[in-house]
Amino acid sequence: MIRIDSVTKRYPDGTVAVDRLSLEIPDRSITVLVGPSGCGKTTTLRMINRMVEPSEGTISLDGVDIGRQPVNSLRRSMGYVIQNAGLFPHRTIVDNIATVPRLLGWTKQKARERARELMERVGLDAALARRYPYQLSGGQQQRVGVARALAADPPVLLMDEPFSAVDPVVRKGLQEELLRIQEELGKTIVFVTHDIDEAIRLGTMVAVMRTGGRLAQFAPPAELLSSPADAFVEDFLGADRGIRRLSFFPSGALPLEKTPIVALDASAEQIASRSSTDAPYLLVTAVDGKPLGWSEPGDLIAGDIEPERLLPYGRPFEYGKDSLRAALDCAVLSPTGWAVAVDGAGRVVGVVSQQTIGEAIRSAHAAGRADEKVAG
Ligand SMILES: Nc1ncnc2c1ncn2[C@@H]1O[C@H](COP(=O)(O)OP(=O)(O)OP(=O)(O)O)[C@@H](O)[C@H]1O
Repeated sequence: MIRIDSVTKRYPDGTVAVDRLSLEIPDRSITVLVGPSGCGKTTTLRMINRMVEPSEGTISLDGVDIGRQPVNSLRRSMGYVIQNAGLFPHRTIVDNIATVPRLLGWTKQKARERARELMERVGLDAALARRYPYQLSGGQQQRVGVARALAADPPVLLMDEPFSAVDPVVRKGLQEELLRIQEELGKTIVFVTHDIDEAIRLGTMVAVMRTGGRLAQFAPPAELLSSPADAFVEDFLGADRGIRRLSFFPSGALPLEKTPIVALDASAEQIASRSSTDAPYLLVTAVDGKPLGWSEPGDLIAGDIEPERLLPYGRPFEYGKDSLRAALDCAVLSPTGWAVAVDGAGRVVGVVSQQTIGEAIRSAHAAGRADEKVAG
């Protein structure tokens, strides 16, 4: 665990970049420092690996004051990733990644083997190993930066706006990759960003800082969204807090209806029996169970259902895996107001109305079960 205890950083010109900051950064999870430009995020991060020394206060790692540890061994226990990756332009990708193992005295062959292993782990094609950084896209370079930071297998990873310079699609991919790596390797990650959505997506804990280097709130993302500490945090979180918080509730507790579903090859009796439900529409599925579209019951004739005449079913949500936010989005976008739930293979497992989703949202909020992070 990294413990920041009443730390202040005053630069020689008198600027107070960080002001009496205290934080307990939990082990094996992602802690995000977020806040407006100049609020002291980078300074805080750099104090953790002693690129910047605090003016007052202490930082300890597993109970030991880092000020008393040799800088070299401290930095070796902490990978560091920055914006634009900061790769060595004249070294190949594999040698960039192998840098720290080589410094640690590994043979060239062993260091390169490790580098190739890491390329795979961060989702880089092995064919890129002999290229130079300028021959890679921005997103690929960031992956190399992450691989290089992981090379000596440090328990801590410090990341300073690592994904800020890439477009939103690539960024989402990098974020997913980081969550996967974190799950697999269980590193303690301290991540700096000015983007609150990124903070909410990645953070186990989020520290919102305000100008002047003070802590505004330190909480899990779902709690930030439900109970911002003050007007500054509320303003920084931006619009749609309620909707965004739904991302933290799983959809698996939604009661699904199975009756208003008919297969393309349904008999007249099956259509008739499905039509006597409350649902004003029936969902037609292909024979393999994948959704085709909605129809009013009276328009369906056994043996003569034309898929192209059905109403679009929109974007289904994966039951249990996607969140209540995804389910609500499906229902809102559906021409019938009903959302389609599918399994991992895309087969329909049920349908659910906007009204039922609304009830589930109310009871989830009441129970406050927002502790588990879910996709979508
Ligand atoms: N070496 C320095 N000397 C003097 N002031 C500095 C120095 N480095 C940073 N500062 C000031 O300290 C404050 C905090 O800077 P810091 O880089 O930590 O903020 P930040 O939150 O990371 O900002 P950004 O999101 O813009 O990168 C700013 O006012 C900055 O101008």
